Amino acid sequence: MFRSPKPLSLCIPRCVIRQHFLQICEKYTHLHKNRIEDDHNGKYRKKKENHEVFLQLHKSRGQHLLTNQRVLDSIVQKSDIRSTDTVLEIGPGTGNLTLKLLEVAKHVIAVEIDKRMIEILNKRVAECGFEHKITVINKDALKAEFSEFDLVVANIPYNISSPLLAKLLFGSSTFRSATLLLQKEFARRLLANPGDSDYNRLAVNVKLVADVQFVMDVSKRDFVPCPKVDSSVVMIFPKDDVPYKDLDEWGAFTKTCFTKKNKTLGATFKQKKKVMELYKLFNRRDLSEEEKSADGCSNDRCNDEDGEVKEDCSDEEACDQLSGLDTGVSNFKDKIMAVLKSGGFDDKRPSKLPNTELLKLLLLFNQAGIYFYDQARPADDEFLPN
Ligand SMILES: C[S@@+](CC[C@H](N)C(=O)[O-])C[C@H]1O[C@@H](n2cnc3c(N)ncnc32)[C@H](O)[C@@H]1O
Repeated sequence: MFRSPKPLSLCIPRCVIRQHFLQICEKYTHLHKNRIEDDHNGKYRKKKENHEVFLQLHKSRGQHLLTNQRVLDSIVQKSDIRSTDTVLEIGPGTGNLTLKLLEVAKHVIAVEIDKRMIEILNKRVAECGFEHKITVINKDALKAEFSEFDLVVANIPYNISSPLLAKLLFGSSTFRSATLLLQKEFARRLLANPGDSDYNRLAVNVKLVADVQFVMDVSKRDFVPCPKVDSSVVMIFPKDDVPYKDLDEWGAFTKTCFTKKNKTLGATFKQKKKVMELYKLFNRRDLSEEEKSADGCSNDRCNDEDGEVKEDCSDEEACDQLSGLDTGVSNFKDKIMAVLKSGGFDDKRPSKLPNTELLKLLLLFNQAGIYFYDQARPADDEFLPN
């Protein structure tokens, strides 16, 4: 018998829940011996003759299973899978999408963190006779090494969207495209263009290395259990030719620009703290003394006897005083402003600038010996913000 708990019954008709679990069970158990119940708190209970097995879906692991067959078919169809392709699927869960991928792909690599899911997945795959076409890896996808693959197709756990995207796009893998089911709001931010209210550093950083296309929206009612948010499918196509290769430098630059994305760049780069930060980096960089003095930016005040920049220079109050006294700092600030003016960027706002313009500005800075990435610090682990 079905007892639908309140939260579920609000969004999924009982028959959908029943249908989904019947689908799973049809594939790997003797349905006539089983009864399936859903319980409170997202617990799904499969009663066998003399014992019970619980499958509790963990929200913390993003365990929302996609059950709408039409949506699953569309995802597979839009992914443009060739019969020679190896497909990487992150988070196969109980295999709803996996089985469809196995029908069309040459091979599927499925990376799943939850052993219980893998148990069900393996049974369903075996039942369909696809064992020879799948490699199942029981690991955290963020830590697993991926062997070669042609495409990614996945309904991923939403809580790892950013780091997973970063791993796929900025790691060593090469692939044709990634078709991903994402939280709708995250997908919108990924797709945002200059001038859109949700245009942001995530979109800017991803668009440096890939093109992103909207595929379709998916209702929360198409999942079991029903999540709080709607979803969207996007396709991401890595670019063959990335226009700026130093990703750490690009990431540090866009972080500076988008901290206050609606401020003019002139205002952002006039901030004393920012000037001092860049000045320190400028001094640490491997510029010849002639180059520095030609710029009028040699710094006696901020450097100690060993030529190291004094730590207290990062303190805004100290920098206030310094900027009044130190011609090196003040010349450096003028140098920044001159770069901005030379490209007509001083009164522009990052929220309205496409990547081509941001890239132009970064190249102008670099040509002037101004860099953003501090090699002495660990790389920004939020290269793709949530
Ligand atoms: C949204 S569900 C998708 C399940 C299935 N693909 C579907 O569409 O029905 C996400 C799956 O990813 C798994 N998962 C969560 N975190 C993971 C991680 N870090 N690495 C690999 N799999 C993970 C969950 O256990 C769950 O099975």
